[in-house]
Amino acid sequence: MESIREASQRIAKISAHLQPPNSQTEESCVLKRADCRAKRGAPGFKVAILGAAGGIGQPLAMLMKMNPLVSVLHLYDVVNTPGVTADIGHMDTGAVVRGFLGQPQLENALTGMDLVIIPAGVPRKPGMTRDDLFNINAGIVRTLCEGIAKCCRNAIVNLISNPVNSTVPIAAEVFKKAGTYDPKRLLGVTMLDVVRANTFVAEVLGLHPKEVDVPVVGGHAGVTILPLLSQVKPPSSFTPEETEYLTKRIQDGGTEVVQAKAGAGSATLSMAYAAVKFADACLRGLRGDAGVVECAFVASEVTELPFFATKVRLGRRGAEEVYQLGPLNEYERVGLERAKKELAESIQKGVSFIRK
Ligand SMILES: NC(=O)C1=CN([C@@H]2O[C@H](COP(=O)(O)OP(=O)(O)OC[C@H]3O[C@@H](n4cnc5c(N)ncnc54)[C@H](O)[C@@H]3O)[C@@H](O)[C@H]2O)C=CC1
Ligand SMILES: O=C([O-])CC(=O)C(=O)O
Repeated sequence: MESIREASQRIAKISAHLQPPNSQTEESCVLKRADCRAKRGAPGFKVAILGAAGGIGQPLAMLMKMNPLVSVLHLYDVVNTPGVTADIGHMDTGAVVRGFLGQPQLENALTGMDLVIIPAGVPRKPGMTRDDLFNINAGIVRTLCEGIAKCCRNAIVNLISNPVNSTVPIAAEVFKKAGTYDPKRLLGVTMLDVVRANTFVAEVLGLHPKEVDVPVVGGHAGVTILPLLSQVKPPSSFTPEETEYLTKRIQDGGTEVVQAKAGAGSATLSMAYAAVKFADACLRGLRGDAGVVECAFVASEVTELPFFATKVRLGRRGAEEVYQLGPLNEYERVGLERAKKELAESIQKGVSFIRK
């Protein structure tokens, strides 16, 4: 029988040859991952996060690693993915995690993906609008979407990078240019507005946020964020003061966090939570679950604008049905006109960035 000493020498020998399981180190392993007796081909979806080492990317990667619908998780960024990948890769949940660093590895990160989540780009500092991020983030989103068009044209894309009201039209134009555009598969993530609206409305009504459903339509910046308090579930009435307070607080939720962080970025943890809630809904839709409905900023015919956020039904092909606004009260009708004016400019700015 093997003595304890012999056993520990044997284990030390194996450990010395085992490297962290990421794509940068596998070549140098003596015991390659291919030689391990790991279970292969687990059912589930392949998900890539672009911008995975950032403030949103890291907690988002952690939460996606915990999602049982995910079998493979690719983490791409221009910095720090080896560390994030090694760290998250040790979690004893099902998804296999692989890291990809820098532009030369973008194509490998994207090949074969079912869902691509994009939180890459710079965040706001106090005093900035989301539109102030356009100059840097527009180019980042363009490059990443060119990669998607080339390597995983059928993937569902969840776009988080701001300004969402312009980055979604940018992505659409990139895909059109590449001949791969499917409007159903491109979704701007406005879930954080819904998460905030549910929280703040629940506070006012004295309910648990899980019991509350607030549709938030329009876009994802200031007055373009339009909560429809007249359609809150459970049916509720609000005084004019409550309506004004809730609408403003939901519209300014992002700025509230930017100011509280005082130069250290914008919402990351609540955004990662919201992104996972939305990604999970997309994956349930892909799986064929019935009745998966969430708000998102998508190609739309609900208004005269080419993109608009409303409730959408998520299915195997993405946003399979885009729901109408439903009846609005006078306060919401005025808000809608203001939202559409700003949205039209932001959409046009995104379109012109690619067409110019
Ligand atoms: N849609 C929404 O509701 C929200 C959107 N955001 C937006 O999400 C974006 C990211 O925010 P944070 O994670 O806080 O920023 P961050 O600066 O902490 O992280 C961004 C990450 O993107 C990476 N990155 C930069 N260029 C890249 C490229 N070409 N390819 C891949 N990765 C690249 C950076 O290296 C960094 O790790 C910002 O634009 C922010 O405004 C933030 C909160 C809510
Ligand atoms: O406010 C920002 O810059 C980030 C964001 O989009 C949000 O928190 O809603």
